[in-house]
Amino acid sequence: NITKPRNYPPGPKWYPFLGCSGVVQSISAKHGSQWKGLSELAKEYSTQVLGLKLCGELVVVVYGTKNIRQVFTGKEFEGRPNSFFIKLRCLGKRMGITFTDGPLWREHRQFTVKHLRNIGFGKTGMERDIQSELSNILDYIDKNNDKPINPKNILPAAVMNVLWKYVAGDRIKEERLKFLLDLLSARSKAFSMAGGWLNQVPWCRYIVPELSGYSLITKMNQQLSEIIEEAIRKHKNNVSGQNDFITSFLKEINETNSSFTEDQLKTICLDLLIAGSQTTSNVLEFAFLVVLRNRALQEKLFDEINTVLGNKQPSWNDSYRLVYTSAFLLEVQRYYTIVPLAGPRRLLDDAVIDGYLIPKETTILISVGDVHFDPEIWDDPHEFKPERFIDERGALKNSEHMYPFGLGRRRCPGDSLAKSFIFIVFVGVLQKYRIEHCNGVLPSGDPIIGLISSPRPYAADFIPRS
Ligand code: HEM
Repeated sequence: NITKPRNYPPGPKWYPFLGCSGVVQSISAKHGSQWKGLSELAKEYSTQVLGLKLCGELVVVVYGTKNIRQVFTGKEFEGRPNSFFIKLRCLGKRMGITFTDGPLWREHRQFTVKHLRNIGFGKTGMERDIQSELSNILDYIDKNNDKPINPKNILPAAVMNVLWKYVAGDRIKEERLKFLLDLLSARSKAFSMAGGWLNQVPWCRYIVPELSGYSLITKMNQQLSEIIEEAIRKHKNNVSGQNDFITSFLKEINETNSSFTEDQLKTICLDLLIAGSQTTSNVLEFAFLVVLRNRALQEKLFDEINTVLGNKQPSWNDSYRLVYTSAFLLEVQRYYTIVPLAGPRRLLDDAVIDGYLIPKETTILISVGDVHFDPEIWDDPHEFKPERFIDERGALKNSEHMYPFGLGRRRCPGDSLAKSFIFIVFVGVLQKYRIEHCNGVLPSGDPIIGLISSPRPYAADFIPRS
């Protein structure tokens, strides 16, 4: 059907079968990412609500503070799509937290958040775990700083260690950890390449299973599952940690609550590992990249850290005293928005956005990235300026227009871990090392934007401060 629904938001013309997928694909390729491509289309149609049809699926992208707040907080926007792509993401079934909705999502999100908190998530215990990872990172740098270090070799593993501790209690073995990280990274690459195609033309997996990335993704899903299954098995045989999420969940299964199953447990564990690891480490990689590219900025941060903390190990409480450093980290999260297109959401009822009618079941994407660069909100949005987060009295000023973790009932449940981790590790490394570019080559500051935003791979020299 190529006729648009009545009063549907503006957007490109639709063609049989493809809708406007062709236009979206070519403009995304031209601008380097789907987020940028869609934002150019919205400009072309002078609209804050962009109406699309991608193959069979109605897709609407919302822009501007008013519209994104409406979608983030409205109950009718709380659904998640149920497409082929998403089923693949959930190991073939619709489970877990990230890609479910309705009563199952509500019950399990609540359970997860509550039990993570009970075992110390967001509390001082978590801070100690992060500080212990910081010590490991500093040890690694100390042993390896005779040559350039790629932050990718340290940061994702450190985040994963903390996440794994919450999920499974014990420390994950070195080779296991490396395998898990390689798998996650290869998997997200396969998704960026194949995800769009597989979703729009799911039957293509029968014709070109290798090319479409389908067989690669299913194989990796299998391997990921096995790692978690092994941890669950150990818990059942009582040879693993007792104060962790798997233990709480297994207890719930035994108390015969029907929606608590082992498959659901496995998927929630994957949700936490997938949603938490690359996002958090990418923010840190960007933060180190910015100071590597700007020596004066790095010295200013070091001066503050050195004056306020001296040699004391950082903790989250210090963020209130390290005003410039905290402002800097907020600016990193604005300037390099890790999730520039939040969602996807599935509309649970007909809705009106900015005067346009959006039919039930439409997929909605939320352009956080554009709000973070809106010239009506930010002075010189394309300049990197930590000062924008400091008020006239020199206090930290958090903007109501920052949405790095979303908003509303689907807001990121991992934000407290992410924020503490980013702060403690960034401050702890800068306190001890000067970060310099190596061989006279300044790495690029341009991000690669797939499903999430990442820096181009770089290595740096870490020179001890004392
Ligand atoms: C800097 C790091 C992070 C960023 C930028 C980030 C960003 C986000 C955003 C924007 C959403 C909302 C999506 C929406 O509105 O539809 C989200 C959801 C989610 N995040 Fe995070 N996140 C980060 C770290 C973490 C961590 C450390 C964890 C795990 C402990 C985590 C677990 C999740 C989960 C499970 C959801 C899905 C929630 C739901 O659908 O109800 N995230 N994240």
